[in-house]
Amino acid sequence: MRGYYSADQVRAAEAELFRRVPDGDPMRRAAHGLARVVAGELAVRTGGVSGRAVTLLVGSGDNGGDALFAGAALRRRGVAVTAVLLTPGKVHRAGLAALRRAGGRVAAEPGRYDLVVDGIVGISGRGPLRPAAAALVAELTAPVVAADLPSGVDPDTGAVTGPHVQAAVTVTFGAYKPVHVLAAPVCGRVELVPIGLDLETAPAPVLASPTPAEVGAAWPLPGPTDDKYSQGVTGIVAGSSRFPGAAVLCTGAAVAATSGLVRYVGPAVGPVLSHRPEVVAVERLSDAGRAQAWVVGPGAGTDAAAHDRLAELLDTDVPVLVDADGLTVLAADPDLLRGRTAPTLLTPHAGEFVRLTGTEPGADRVSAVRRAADDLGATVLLKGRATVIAAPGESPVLVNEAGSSWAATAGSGDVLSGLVGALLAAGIEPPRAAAMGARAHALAAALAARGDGPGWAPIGASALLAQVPAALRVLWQYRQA
Ligand SMILES: NC(=O)C1=CN([C@@H]2O[C@H](COP(=O)(O)OP(=O)(O)OC[C@H]3O[C@@H](n4cnc5c(N)ncnc54)[C@H](O)[C@@H]3O)[C@@H](O)[C@H]2O)[C@@H](O)CC1
Ligand SMILES: [K+]
Repeated sequence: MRGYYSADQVRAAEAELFRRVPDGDPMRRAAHGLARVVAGELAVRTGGVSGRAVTLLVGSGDNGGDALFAGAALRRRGVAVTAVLLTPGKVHRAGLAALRRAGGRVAAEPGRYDLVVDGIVGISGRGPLRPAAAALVAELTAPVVAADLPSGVDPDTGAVTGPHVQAAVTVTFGAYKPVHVLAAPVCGRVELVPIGLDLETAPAPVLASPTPAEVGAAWPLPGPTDDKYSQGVTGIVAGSSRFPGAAVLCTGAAVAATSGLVRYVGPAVGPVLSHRPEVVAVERLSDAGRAQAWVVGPGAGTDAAAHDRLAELLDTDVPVLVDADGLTVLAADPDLLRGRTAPTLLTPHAGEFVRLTGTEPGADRVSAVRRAADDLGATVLLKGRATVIAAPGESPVLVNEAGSSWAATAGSGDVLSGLVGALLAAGIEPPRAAAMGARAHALAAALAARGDGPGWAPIGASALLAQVPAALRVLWQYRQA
């Protein structure tokens, strides 16, 4: 797992570090790491380092100190460095002295530059950029390397509520923080510079992502003694005469995800079988046979019959994933979850989340999902560029950053629920199944958009589904690596 640590957790780990190492040592390491990344960016982007120009945007705290010490290190490599002090009366003194000693200059305007270092605020930053910084940032004409995090973005929630820095690269010090995954598109490439923090003995991170290698290693593959039943039977209740496509996509994903058997229940038997003849498809739940997990809801309608089917399945002792129309039914009758002891996984998008909980996910999506999971007594997966997954009372919350937005297309959620449903049927716990499914889904979307040639093109959910095997092969390669 890659862990993401809150600002408070990082401060606590820093306090412990200060007791072990000489004064100023952590900042020196941070600044040297930052200077190394900036020099690398200069080399890649301009073909050299010496003779190039960098502007530092310097705020009032230690984040400004990082930028100033990094500026001094860059001066020693022949870079022309200009510092713009946003609060000249309050600046990291030792950092400013070091920059001056190295021949850096202080100016009111950025001047000429090839690259910008954002040292406005770090983990103590709150809210958007203030007007003076916002005006400067709006006029920038070169890429920005952010120290620790892009200023103006909330460190713990990744919320962007106003003017902020858009970074090409973010150099984080000591640990990844929630901003780096929740606002990944604003951070650009993220590089971690170790500063000696002891995270092994620190409390669990607030957020975590399974790595591709972990997803690959945990993905269920048929073993020497397996048969179609032993790998888990996935049951799918989806589709309607109006929305047969949801049934086709959801069952298709379950078939692609694992080698177990897939059962389908609903009115779209014909379309399902014409796309996936291997599915055992029936119209009525009473004819369906047993499954080790059920997916209920994609395109399945919200009428009384849909309610009764959901009620019957939630009354069983197998894991149930409720999605789409199933969530609308559940929102209208939350008592359906009462008394249930088997695992339940709810997979809302933002609108369904509002229906279920009565509140918007808001700027702090992680806290919102954690609350929803506790209140509903179910694992909740909130869809988005960063998919957030919380199980009741469990830490850390899991997150999957898709790395692209190609999956933002109609029917893509039906594919996700089929994938995750098959993992539940294989016996994987809901939060991990959700995170694994989200990772494979995002990868399949990117592979579909990439195609065989150069460039990218928009995709539909069918194209995403078609790339699920390729995505699983990529994850399998990580498992071997
Ligand atoms: N403590 C240490 O030893 C280390 C600290 N490091 C750096 O120190 C940073 C934290 O430094 P600080 O705690 O001094 O604080 P910051 O530099 O993050 O912020 C400075 C101050 O800016 C003000 N501020 C808050 N929001 C603002 C906004 N929206 N616009 C303008 N000003 C705002 C606040 O008064 C805040 O205290 C880390 O992010 C990291 O960059 C690194 O050098 C690693 C080692
Ligand atoms: K910053």
